[in-house]
Amino acid sequence: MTMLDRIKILSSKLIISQHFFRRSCRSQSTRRFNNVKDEDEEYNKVRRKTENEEAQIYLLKSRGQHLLMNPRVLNSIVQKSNILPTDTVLEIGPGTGNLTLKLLEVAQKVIAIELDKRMVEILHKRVSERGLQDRLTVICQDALKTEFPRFDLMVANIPYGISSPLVAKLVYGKNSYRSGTLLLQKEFARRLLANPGDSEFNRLAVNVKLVADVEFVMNVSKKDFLPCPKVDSSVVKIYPKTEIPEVDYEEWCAFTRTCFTKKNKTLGAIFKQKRMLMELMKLQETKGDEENNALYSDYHVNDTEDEDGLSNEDNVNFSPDMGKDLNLFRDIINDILRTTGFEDKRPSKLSHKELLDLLSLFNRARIRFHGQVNPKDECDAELASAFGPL
Ligand SMILES: C[S@@+](CC[C@H](N)C(=O)[O-])C[C@H]1O[C@@H](n2cnc3c(N)ncnc32)[C@H](O)[C@@H]1O
Repeated sequence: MTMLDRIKILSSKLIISQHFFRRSCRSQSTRRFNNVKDEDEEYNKVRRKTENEEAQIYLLKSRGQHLLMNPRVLNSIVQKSNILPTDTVLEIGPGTGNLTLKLLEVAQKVIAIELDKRMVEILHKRVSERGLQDRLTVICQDALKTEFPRFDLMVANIPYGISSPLVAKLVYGKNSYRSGTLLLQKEFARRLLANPGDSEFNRLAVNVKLVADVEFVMNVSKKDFLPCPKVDSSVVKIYPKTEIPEVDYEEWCAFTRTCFTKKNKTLGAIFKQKRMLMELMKLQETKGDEENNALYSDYHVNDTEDEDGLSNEDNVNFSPDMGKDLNLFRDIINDILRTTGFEDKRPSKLSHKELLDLLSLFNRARIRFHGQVNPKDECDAELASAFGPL
């Protein structure tokens, strides 16, 4: 064995032992933080050092408090966000400020919305120590219940529990914005990135991509967070579309909710489900305008027709009169689907254009879709709630 070979073997042993040393350190710290049950009140106790102080705080799983620790990842997020020196950046959930401090290095102003007062205290302290306090505004509130201020970019490592409504609030909100760079749970990011025809194409993607483009930026390992979460993450970038179709967003979300209840079934089968048809029919009645009276007049149906055409998966009971109306309603919908070639198509394979065409065909037959918006929700959260659980 030559001297060179010996050196090679020795150095590879060194690398392996370093690797195991690091892994064992990591798994010790991970064990320290994962060794608790998932209950909200249980917490992980984290001692984290800032430059001048040792802050001791309890990180709450219920608030998604997983701090991003890896400076390389933090720098990449900032760099990929393409922040201009004149930009106001909106950060959701700044936590103790790991990302905020990096954002303040490049942006003119950072507005951070953080729910947890303890985090806000630490954040203020760290930012003041660097003399950057004049460029930071902190809003200590729930980001879903707060009206967003004007901003150019959103950059955030968000609590994963509010991903859906937050993305909805960004893309359907009143604010115009240049882009949103968000660190999300990897699974969620994949669903957001899915396209028609992909097995993962879903209501989240169809709703977001009506008004925005979504781009994959990078994956982030769970080991880069403290405490280490159970899932990996991905960064995505969201851009508002320059041309947005003219559609009532609330109706669009309600329509896609109906179509994507069983996204791999054909539309013919979806619009045969008795419960769904009944709810949709009731919705037309409660609208109670003259338009809806015309709904039935354009169509002639056989009153004696039975219910065989309906799939009664939910075992719904209804009176003979309701049954008659329901048959009529189903026939109108079936006619639309059959004559336009949509009957055998599956929602998960339809483009936005096709879905918009189908909605306008329904609307032309005076069939409208509307979400049930919780009146308790703030005005801004209406669209978020119209998205429903995604
Ligand atoms: C995943 S941590 C991110 C912390 C920090 N940005 C980082 O990268 O280290 C999420 C933060 O969002 C905060 N948070 C949770 N729910 C929130 C809400 N509804 N509105 C605003 N902030 C929230 C948590 O308190 C926590 O500080």
